Amino acid sequence: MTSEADNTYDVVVLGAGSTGENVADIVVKGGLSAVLVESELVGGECSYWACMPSKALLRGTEALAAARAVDGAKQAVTGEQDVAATLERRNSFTSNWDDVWQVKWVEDSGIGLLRGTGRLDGERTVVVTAADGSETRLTARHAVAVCTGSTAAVPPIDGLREISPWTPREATSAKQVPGRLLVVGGGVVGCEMATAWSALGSQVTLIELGERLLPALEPKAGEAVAAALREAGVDVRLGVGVTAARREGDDVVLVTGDGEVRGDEVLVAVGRRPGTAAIGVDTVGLEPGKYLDVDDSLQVRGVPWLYGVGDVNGRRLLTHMGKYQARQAGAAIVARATGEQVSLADWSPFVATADRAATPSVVFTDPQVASVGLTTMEAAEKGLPHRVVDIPIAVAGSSLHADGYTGTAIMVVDTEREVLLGVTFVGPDVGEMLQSATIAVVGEVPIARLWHAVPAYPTISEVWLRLLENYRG
Ligand SMILES: Cc1cc2nc3c(=O)[nH]c(=O)nc-3n(C[C@H](O)[C@H](O)[C@H](O)COP(=O)(O)OP(=O)(O)OC[C@H]3O[C@@H](n4cnc5c(N)ncnc54)[C@H](O)[C@@H]3O)c2cc1C
Ligand SMILES: NC(=O)c1ccc[n+]([C@@H]2O[C@H](COP(=O)([O-])OP(=O)(O)OC[C@H]3O[C@@H](n4cnc5c(N)ncnc54)[C@H](O)[C@@H]3O)[C@@H](O)[C@H]2O)c1
Repeated sequence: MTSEADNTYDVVVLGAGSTGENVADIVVKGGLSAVLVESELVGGECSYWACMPSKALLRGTEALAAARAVDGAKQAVTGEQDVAATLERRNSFTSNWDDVWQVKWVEDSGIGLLRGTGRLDGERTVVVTAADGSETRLTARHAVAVCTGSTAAVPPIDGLREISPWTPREATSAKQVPGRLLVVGGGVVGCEMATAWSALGSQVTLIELGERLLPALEPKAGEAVAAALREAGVDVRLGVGVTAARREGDDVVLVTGDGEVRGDEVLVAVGRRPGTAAIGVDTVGLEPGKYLDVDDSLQVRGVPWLYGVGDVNGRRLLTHMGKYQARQAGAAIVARATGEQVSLADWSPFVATADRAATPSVVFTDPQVASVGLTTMEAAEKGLPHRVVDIPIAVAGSSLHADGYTGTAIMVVDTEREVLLGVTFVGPDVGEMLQSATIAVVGEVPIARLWHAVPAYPTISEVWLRLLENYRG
C-alpha cells in the first residue's frame, strides 16, 4: 500500500473496478493523492466476470461464423470449435482470476491500495475492514468517490434462491459446458450467454418475460437475434414468466406460464442491483440499496464531497461509460480541489453528457447489435421532432464481407436541427462501424455536412450513403 502517514488522502475511491481505477488515475495525474479500497479483485466485474470473459467465450464462434460465411474460406473449416481451448483462452483473458497485473498497474501509477470491505462513516470518512477483522479509518481531504458497481438481481420467484442459480458470474466463469442451460432474462446478458453456451454445445432454453428480446433496443434488433438464436437451436420463449423453481435429483426445474422446463443449470440474468446496500450511505443521509442520485459531474446531490461513478449511479451500466464518467468526475474533483470553476453545461470537460445523448453499446450476439444515442421509441417518448430511416444493409461492401449478408441500419434524425439523434446497426461485425455513428451524434454533424463524409468502397460503411439518400428522398 502506498500510504500517507495519517491515512488521510485527497481522494478515497471505494471500489477498484474499471471505474474506480480510472477515477484514481485521473486525480493522481491531476496532482492529488488517492487510495483505492477493494474487497475482491482489483479490476472488478468487467475484467473477471463480465466483458472480458463473455467476449472471449463468444469470439471463437464469431470467427468461425465469419469464415463459414465466405465461400472458398468455408471449405477450410473442417472441424468444430475446440471447447477446451476456448475455455482456456477465456481463462487467460481473466488472468486466471488473478489481479497481480492490475495491482502492479495501481502501484506503478502512484495510487494507494487498501484491500478490505469499505463503508462510509460520516463526512469524508471511510472505514475499511480487512480479512483479518482489523479496521483502518481513512479520511478524504476533498472527495470520496463511490465506485462499488452493481450485483446481479435475483427476482423473488418461489424456490429460485434455494436452487443456487447461476448469476452472470458463474455463466462467464464456468469450467464446463452444461448439457442443458435454462436462461431467465432475454436482455443483453441473457442473449449473449445463450449465444455463447449454445455454440459451445449446451441445449439452451431462453425465457423472457417481455414480448421481445433486448427490449431496450430497436425492435428489429431483438427480432433478428431471436430468429438467429432459434436457427442455432435455442428454444426462445417470449412473454413467459417463471413462477417457481426447484431441484429434482440433478435437474433444475422451472415452472413457467408455458409449462415446466428442465435443465442442468439455470442462469438468472434479469438486470442489476446497485452496490449501495452495505456501504454506510445511511451515515451521510442517503438510503441504502438505491442507485446514487448524481448530477452530470457525478457529484451526489446534496452531499458535495461525495461522488457516485459507474454502475453504482444507474445512469449507464457499461464499462466504457463508467470509465468516461470517471474521466469527467476525476476532472471535476481536481478542479474543485484547486478552486477552479466547474461548468455543468452540456459537453463541458466536467460532465457526462454522453450518458444522456450519445451512449454507444455493442451486443455481441450473432448478428451483432451496435447502437448509439436515442432509439425510435426514446425520440418519440421525448416528443422530439424526428424522422426514422430504416433500411436493409445491402451494399457492395456487405455482399463481399459475407455471402448472404443480411442486416439493418436505422437512423433517427432530428428534423428541426437536421442532426442525428441515434443510429442502430444490426448485422455481422457491425460493432466496428459504431464509432462513426458515435462521432456523428456527439458532434451533432449536420446532415448537409455528413454528405461529405464519403464511405470507402467497398465497405459495409457504404450503408451511410444509403441512409442519407433515403433521408433526402
Ligand atoms: C455478463 C456481463 C457482461 C458484460 N459485458 C459488457 C461489455 O461487453 N461491455 C461493456 O461495456 N459492459 C459490459 N458489462 C457491464 C460492465 O461489466 C459494468 O458496467 C462494469 O463492470 C461496471 O464497472 P464499475 O467499476 O462501475 O463496477 P464493478 O466492476 O462492479 O466494480 C465495483 C468494485 O467495487 C468493489 N466493491 C464493492 N463494494 C465494496 C466495498 N464495500 N468495499 C470495497 N470494495 C467494494 C467490487 O469488489 C468491485 O471490484 C457486462 C456486464 C455483465 C454482467
Ligand atoms: N455487450 C455489452 O455491452 C453488455 C453485455 C452484458 C451486459 N451489459 C450491461 O449489463 C446490464 C445488465 O444486463 P442484464 O441482461 O442483466 O439486464 P437487462 O436489463 O439488459 O435485461 C434484463 C432482461 O430480463 C427480463 N426480465 C426481467 N425480469 C424477468 C423475469 N422474471 N423473467 C424473465 N425475464 C425477465 C427483462 O424484460 C429484460 O429483457 C445491461 O443493461 C448492460 O448495460 C452490457
